[in-house]
Amino acid sequence: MTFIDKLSAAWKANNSLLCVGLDPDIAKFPAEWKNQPDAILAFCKGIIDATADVACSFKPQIAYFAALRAEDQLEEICSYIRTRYPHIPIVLDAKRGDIGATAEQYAREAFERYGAHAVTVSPYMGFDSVAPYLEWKDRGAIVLCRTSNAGGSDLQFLNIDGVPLYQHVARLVADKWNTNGQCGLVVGATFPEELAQVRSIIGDMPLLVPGVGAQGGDVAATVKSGKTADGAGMMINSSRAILYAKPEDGEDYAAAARRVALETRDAINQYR
Ligand SMILES: O=C(O)c1cc(=O)[nH]c(=O)n1[C@@H]1O[C@H](COP(=O)(O)O)[C@@H](O)[C@H]1O
Repeated sequence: MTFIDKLSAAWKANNSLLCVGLDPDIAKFPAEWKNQPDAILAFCKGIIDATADVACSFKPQIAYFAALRAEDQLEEICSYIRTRYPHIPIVLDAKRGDIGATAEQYAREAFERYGAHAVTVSPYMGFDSVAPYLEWKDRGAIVLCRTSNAGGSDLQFLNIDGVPLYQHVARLVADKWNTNGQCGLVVGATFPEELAQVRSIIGDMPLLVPGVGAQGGDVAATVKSGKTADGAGMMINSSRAILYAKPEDGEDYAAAARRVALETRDAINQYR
């Protein structure tokens, strides 16, 4: 099954466009986890079990693991998702962007070592730097387009021939790079107008849309701007707002995460 097929099935099975971001920051873990070996693994498993029926994808951010030499725990987490929740795609957020020969190794790392179904990549070294990911025909390459951060404007809004750079990226990926239907784009929920522009350029290509929750993106505007005609087409990511949700009424961290994930999924569904 290809990444896109798996994602389409997960949108339907869980009636969800919510991508649960796995950005495990030990400093924010509940106190009892702090000195526990493999705390990252245990914490993430708790989140995964609590949200797997309300998510359309999981997005581990590799830096949170690599910084603590916890790549082995990331491997186990990916394996855990593939085994327990085989219908939920894993998007490895690595934002890779090196040249071809090096990109081949990054592709192996994402797809072989971690068994991810898709990986985030930067377009700025051009097609030959993205092509190695596309060699993995059943996997996805999600290309940065209009990122959620304010500084994304420094380059992505540069005007080239009357069109902002991010729109050139959207057109290039849709018209030239996506020959096997395995690409997606990243557009931040913090920029709904740009999200609508991108959707009008790319047809039904899937979008990874981070920026709701902790970054304050507007759910209604995001869904209305980015959805496809059938009310899908997006993985709307929230990480910190779910992972570190404040427990209420005796909840543990996983129950709190589930409550916020459900609320977010349902808020998104109101506007599909
Ligand atoms: O590619 C990404 O996932 C990404 C792109 C982008 O434009 N903005 C963005 O925030 N992200 C990632 O999405 C997650 C957002 O986390 P929260 O702000 O905690 O919801 C982080 O893992 C970011 O690295």
